[in-house]
Amino acid sequence: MMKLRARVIGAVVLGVTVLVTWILYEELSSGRTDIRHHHSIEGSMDYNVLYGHQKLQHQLQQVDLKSIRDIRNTMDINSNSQEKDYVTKNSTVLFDIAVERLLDRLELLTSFGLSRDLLRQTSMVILTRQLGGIARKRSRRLPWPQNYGSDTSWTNYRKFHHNARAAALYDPDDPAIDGLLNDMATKPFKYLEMMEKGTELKLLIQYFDGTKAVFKPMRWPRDHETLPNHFYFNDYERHNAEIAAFHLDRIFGFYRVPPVTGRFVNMTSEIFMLAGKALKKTFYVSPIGNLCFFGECSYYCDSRHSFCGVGDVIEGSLMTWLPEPPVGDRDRWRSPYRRSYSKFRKAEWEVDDTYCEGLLLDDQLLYERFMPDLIDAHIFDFITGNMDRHHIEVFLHLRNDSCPIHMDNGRGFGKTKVDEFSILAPLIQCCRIRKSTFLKLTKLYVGPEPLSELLDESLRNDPLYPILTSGFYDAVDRRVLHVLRTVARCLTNHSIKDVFIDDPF
Ligand SMILES: Nc1ncnc2c1ncn2[C@@H]1O[C@H](COP(=O)(O)OP(=O)(O)OP(=O)(O)O)[C@@H](O)[C@H]1O
Ligand SMILES: [Mn+2]
Repeated sequence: MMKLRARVIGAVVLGVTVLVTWILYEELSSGRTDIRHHHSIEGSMDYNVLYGHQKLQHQLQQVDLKSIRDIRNTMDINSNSQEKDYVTKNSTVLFDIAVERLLDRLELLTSFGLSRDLLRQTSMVILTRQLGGIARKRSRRLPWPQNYGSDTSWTNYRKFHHNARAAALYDPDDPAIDGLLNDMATKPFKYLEMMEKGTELKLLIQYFDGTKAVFKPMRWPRDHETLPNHFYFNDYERHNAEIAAFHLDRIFGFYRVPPVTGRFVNMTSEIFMLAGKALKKTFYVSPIGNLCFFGECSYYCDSRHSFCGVGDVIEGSLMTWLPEPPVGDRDRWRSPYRRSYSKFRKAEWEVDDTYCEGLLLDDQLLYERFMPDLIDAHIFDFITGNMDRHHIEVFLHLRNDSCPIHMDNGRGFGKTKVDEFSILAPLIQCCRIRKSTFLKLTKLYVGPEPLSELLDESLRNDPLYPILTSGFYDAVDRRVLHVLRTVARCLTNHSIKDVFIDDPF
């Protein structure tokens, strides 16, 4: 009897939830609150409108957080998940009416080839091997000299370089990649030097077998969130963001982030002893007895920007070094969606909603995969929360076929509660998305495992696990849904043919 009553109450709650969601959705999709307007609105500096925009952000969050949660749990489909670990227990499966309608529509269109049932039954691993797999395997390698033949005695590092291809930095099933992660995490360092490039302290590490990696030491504890009044360009990098970004990229089947592992490093024996004179001089003991250093460079190297260990152990991320020039030469494109890097100036895309239309017409600027890659990059950055993608780097010798290489991910995972919609500007304004990317997002949406669970499973392999605080698990699932909602919104005034890019990747 009690059970029956609980069920009836459950059903009523579910009904009301769906109704409220639907009403809110109708509200939101009635042009007035179209998110596409918000860039020009912000540019006009009209505080009433600005306030309206904040309200919209707020409403969007409300819809996702309250009314659409957990439909599947309510329906008892996930009942065996209780036995699993903490993420599963805390994670919520999100559900959204606008997205459901879009998927209904696409499922009816047989030529699109979408089936939610099939997606559910296919694991993300299988799906990502299928989508774009042939194009990745067929794409070119770097122009290695003839005598640089592959050899089983090679180091994992050398294999990684040799096997890198235009359409993917590595093959997810290449055992050399896990080997390389393990090498970087465990083998002794031989040399190290300060890296000159960039605005954050980084060390270039060399191992005895010739492997090289970029070490970014930990600056913040995991639960330090970006300060709300800080501009994105004042934010510091996070070593754990570099690690999480590598795993996220691999789960998505992009393979555009060079392999990254975490490592506990002994500051005395593994950094100080190997450091040059100038770097050695910057080591000191803090008032609470921890060993610290601030590096040797012109403008950010002082004791206010120190890196301190716990005792003399510091955590950090190690990212595999890419092939050297001339074979590994890279081109650096200025991103058309780069930010202004000024408190006082807006970028063009922030004030002009038709910005993308101009871009798409400009065939001088673009080669075929440029826009789909840029939009993928921004979807990826939206999920991590990284606002700092100012350049797109590609291999010079693989130009026009080369995927972008996503090296600088340290400014992601700074805020658990804020979803930064401006990162999605290329998708919002261009209303285009690679079909494979859309299918992968849809897979994460229909489950059974949400992205948070796959991410947690993958991060468990890192020596520094836990890498992310639990707030980010909710955030990544919520952001997957936001991307799909944005696509659904695109479909209200663009055709299916225009929105989905059906390329081989
Ligand atoms: N793994 C790597 N292999 C080869 N080159 C690298 C690697 N990591 C970084 N670099 C080079 O160093 C540059 C700076 O690196 P990164 O962007 O991570 O540092 P940063 O201090 O955050 O820089 P910025 O302030 O410009 O964002 C990169 O653009 C790239 O050219
Ligand atoms: Mn950076």
